[in-house]
This record gives sequence, structure tokens and C-alpha cells, in this order.
Amino acid sequence: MDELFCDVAIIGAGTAGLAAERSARSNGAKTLLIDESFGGTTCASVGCMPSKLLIAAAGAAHAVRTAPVFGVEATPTIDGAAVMARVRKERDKFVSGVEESIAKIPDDVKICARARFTSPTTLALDDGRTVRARAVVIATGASPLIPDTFDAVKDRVLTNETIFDLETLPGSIGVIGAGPIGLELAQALARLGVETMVLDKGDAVGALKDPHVAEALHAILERELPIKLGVETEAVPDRDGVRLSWTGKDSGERRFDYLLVATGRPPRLKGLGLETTGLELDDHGSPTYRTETMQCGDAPIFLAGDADHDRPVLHEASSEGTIAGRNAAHFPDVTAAERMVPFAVMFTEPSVAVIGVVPKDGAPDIAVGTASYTDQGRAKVMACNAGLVRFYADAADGKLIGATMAGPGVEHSAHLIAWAIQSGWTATQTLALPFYHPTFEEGLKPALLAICHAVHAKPPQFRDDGFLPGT
Ligand SMILES: Cc1cc2nc3c(=O)[nH]c(=O)nc-3n(C[C@H](O)[C@H](O)[C@H](O)COP(=O)(O)OP(=O)(O)OC[C@H]3O[C@@H](n4cnc5c(N)ncnc54)[C@H](O)[C@@H]3O)c2cc1C
Ligand SMILES: NC(=O)c1ccc[n+]([C@@H]2O[C@H](COP(=O)([O-])OP(=O)(O)OC[C@H]3O[C@@H](n4cnc5c(N)ncnc54)[C@H](O)[C@@H]3O)[C@@H](O)[C@H]2O)c1
Repeated sequence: MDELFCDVAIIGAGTAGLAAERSARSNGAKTLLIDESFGGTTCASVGCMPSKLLIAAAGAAHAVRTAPVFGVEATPTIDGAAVMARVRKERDKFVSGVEESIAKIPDDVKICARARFTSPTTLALDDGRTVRARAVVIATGASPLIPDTFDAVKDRVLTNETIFDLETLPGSIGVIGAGPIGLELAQALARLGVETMVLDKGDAVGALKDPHVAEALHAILERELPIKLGVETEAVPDRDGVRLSWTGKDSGERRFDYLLVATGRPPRLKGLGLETTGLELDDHGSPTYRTETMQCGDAPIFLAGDADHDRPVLHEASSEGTIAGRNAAHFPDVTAAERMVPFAVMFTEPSVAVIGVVPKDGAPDIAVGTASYTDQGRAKVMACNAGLVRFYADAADGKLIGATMAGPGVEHSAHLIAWAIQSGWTATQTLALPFYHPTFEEGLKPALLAICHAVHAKPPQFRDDGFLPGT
């Protein structure tokens, strides 16, 4: 059969596409889910999970290396091949889990092919067939951008799509890009004994907008590995490796076995035939769309996941897929969804979180509360007393609007702050809740209290706002 008909066609079976398909089908639509490989999602195969597996191995090495501070003598011996074998073995189990859930989708829903638009509601598949749909969800994800300055050394360039396939750990690696991918993997590799250096043309680590936290985090991470900011790089082949030179705020030259290029992952929209859809495209060639409905203009086309530039993290891919799938099924009856507060975590140590709105430094009408982890009780106990947290609140009433946090346990404590912000709480309301002693969460109290003082709000009644040593 050369022509296939459905209510909703979904291009891409990643986290966003799978959610969109489930959502459209449960809303009564006949669906077709099109993917060129059904490779088990970016998250499971080359994203969240293998990176966290490598970080876990690095954490074990780091714990052994830092044990002497507690009077426990130990030295780590790192078996690079065993590290990578475990990363792949456990990664493959996550991929199998996804594949099992894909297997449960009815066979006549799944199409293994590459799709491109030939009109807003018609898709040409690379196997020669045509799909005609009432509505389409684009959930094609993103892919690594490799600047062409690295063309001369491309056989020594790794990205998140290839690094986890290394048989063993390299001797040395230059990491280009100090965003979440670059920093998470660079710190992990350094902890596993790989000579690692990070270089970024921008001025802030982790693409953080709060310059104070960015600076503090840069200084903390640099205790373990060099991170050069504000530099342009040039790479030439050098025996079985790369000679990298950099100029700008710092200059130098060094040989590496490999480069890990982590300079961003733009949406995978090339070759999708968007020019045939009549959609309005922005400067990057991405369709403009409404974040509450995921609809592109008034068209029967919806976006979800990393394909849309905004909030490229897993829980948002899943949520956007659900919104897009529901609205595609009911097109043209489209419902606006309430979006979650923006929330992203970076799994370095210290871990980092960015939540809600990050106002410009010194912005009027904003109260800022700061807390340092340098002298925090539990952090000192655990010998990880480093980090800076900054909360932003409406100066009129102390209502929390955002936070940038770098510190021990932030991947956990940031959830509480994200929940407080989404719930519309003030600093006083948040501070009125119980904080156990001695925990990392206690370290957030000075920032909340500072906001209460800044907005002349009374701290909660019947709570002691004095800080004793060790809190
Ligand atoms: C190294 C790394 C670490 C990460 N860590 C985290 C983390 O810890 N926490 C977190 O929340 N997020 C993390 N992320 C981000 C997270 O992985 C992504 O936000 C999420 O996986 C995006 O899902 P998606 O469905 O949009 O894309 P994908 O899972 O990439 O799915 C897109 C699908 O579209 C298919 N496709 C593309 N074009 C076509 C076409 N023309 N025709 C047919 N099929 C097509 C592809 O084959 C693919 O299956 C990480 C990302 C990376 C790279
Ligand atoms: N823990 C997590 O949730 C997690 C982890 C990894 C990735 N991700 C997601 O994946 C997305 C992509 O991550 P990323 O780190 O690749 O991208 P990014 O866009 O966040 O960071 C890219 C960095 O590369 C730098 N850069 C760009 N071009 C460069 C060049 N030519 N030379 C030197 N530096 C250059 C930029 O200044 C920036 O700091 C993130 O936005 C994030 O949402 C999430």
C-alpha cells in the first residue's frame, strides 16, 4: 500500500514522540509513529543515562581519592575498559526497556522510515510511501553541532553520540563547550584519570545567566580540571591525536588523544521539508509556535521535545509530547496547557540547578537572597563545603520567581524550590516549612531569610531565624 491515512502522524519515536503518540491515541486518534531507526531514545542510548553511568563511575573514583580526608587511606585503580563496559551494559538495559515499551505499540502504528513534509498534512517516506494525516507532530529531537573548524581532525572528534562507544578511557581529551554536556562529561573523565581540559568561547560555565553563581562554579570546578573561558580554538592533526591551540582571554597549545565537541545540539529539522508547510520560521529555521499548545501558528502541525529549541530536557520532552499529541488529536479544537516552571539540573559535583526566571544582575523590583555552602554544617561534615545559591523574588511581596543553585545535593533540594516557585510561595511561606538538621537543605535558609529582610516581610512567626554553628 503506497498511501497511508491517519488522524495524527508523529515524526520521531524519542521521549517526546512516544508521549505524543500515547496522548493522541488515548484521545481517540488513529496514529502513525514514524522513526528512521526506533533506536530507543536519545535519553537512554546517548544522553541522560549513559552520561549518568559514567558520572557514577567517576563518583566512585572520586570518593576513593578523597577518602584520606576522613582518615581512610585508599588509592583508586581505574580499569578504563571495565568502566566503559559497565556504562554500555547498563545503558543497553535502559535501551531494552524502551524497546520493550515500543514493542507494545500496535504494529500497524509503527513505521520505520525517514519522513519529510510535502505539504502541511502530507509526508513522503524514504521507502516511497506517502502518509496523509489530519495533523502532524514534529518530534525529531536535536543533534550535535560540530563547527567546521574541526573538519581537519574529524576522525578524532567525539560527540555524545560516539563517546560511550569507546572501548576504553582515552589518555587525554580536550572538551570544546562548557555547557551541561561538556561539563558533566569533562568532570567525570577527569575523575576517572583522563587528562581533561575544557575550552569555551563564551564567558560563563554551564551557560549560566547568573554571573555570581557562574563565577563561583567555575572556581570550584577548576580545582579539578582547567576550564578556559572566552577562547577561540584551532585544531590540527597530530600523530594519533589532535594539537589544539587557543587564543583570547588565555592562550596556549596542547595535544589531546581526542576532542569531545559539545557546542550545542540544534533541533533536527534539516531535510524535513518545512518549506512546503507554509509555516513561519524563525532566524534558526525553526517554526514559531505557542508554548501552551505546541501548535505552529494555526497549522495542523505541532512541535515537541528537543525539536523546538526550548527547554531541551527530558521531563519537558515528555510533557510537550503529551500536550502536542492531545491537541493534534483534537485539531482544530486546541487547548492551552499550564506549563511547569522551567527547571534544569546539571549533574556535576557540585550539582547545579536553574529554576524559573533568572533576572538580569541588578534588575529593579527584584529581591535577591544568597547563601554560600563554604561554611555550611552538613557540607563541612561531608568535606564538600563549596557552592553558591541565589534566589530571586518579587521585591513587592517576596514571592519566589527563580533560582540559580550550585552546591552539594542541589539536584535534590532544587526540587523543593521548583515546587515552591510553581506553587507561588513567598520566601516567608517556604521558610515556615520544616528543615531538618543537619542537611544540605538547611543551607538554603539564609537565602530565604535574606529575601524576607530585603522585602521587609516578617520571617515566619515562632521560627528562630538565628543560625547556630553547624546549620
Ligand atoms: C549527553 C546528554 C545528556 C543528557 N542528560 C539529561 C539529563 O540528565 N536530564 C534531562 O532531563 N535531559 C538530559 N538530556 C536531554 C534529553 O536527553 C533530551 O531532552 C530528550 O532526550 C529529548 O527527547 P526527544 O524526544 O525530543 O528527542 P529524541 O529522543 O532524540 O528523539 C527524536 C527521534 O526522531 C527521529 N527522527 C529524527 N528525524 C526524523 C525523520 N525525518 N524521520 C523519522 N524519524 C526522525 C530520531 O531517529 C529519534 O528517534 C541529555 C542530553 C544529552 C545529549
Ligand atoms: N543534566 C541535564 O539535564 C543535561 C545534560 C546534558 C545535556 N542536556 C541538554 O542538552 C542540551 C545541549 O547541551 P550542550 O552542553 O551541548 O549545549 P549548550 O548549548 O548548553 O552549551 C554549549 C556550549 O558550547 C559553547 N560553544 C559553542 N560553540 C563553541 C565553539 N565553537 N567553541 C567553543 N565553545 C563553543 C557555548 O558557549 C556553550 O557554553 C542542553 O541545553 C541541555 O538541556 C541536559
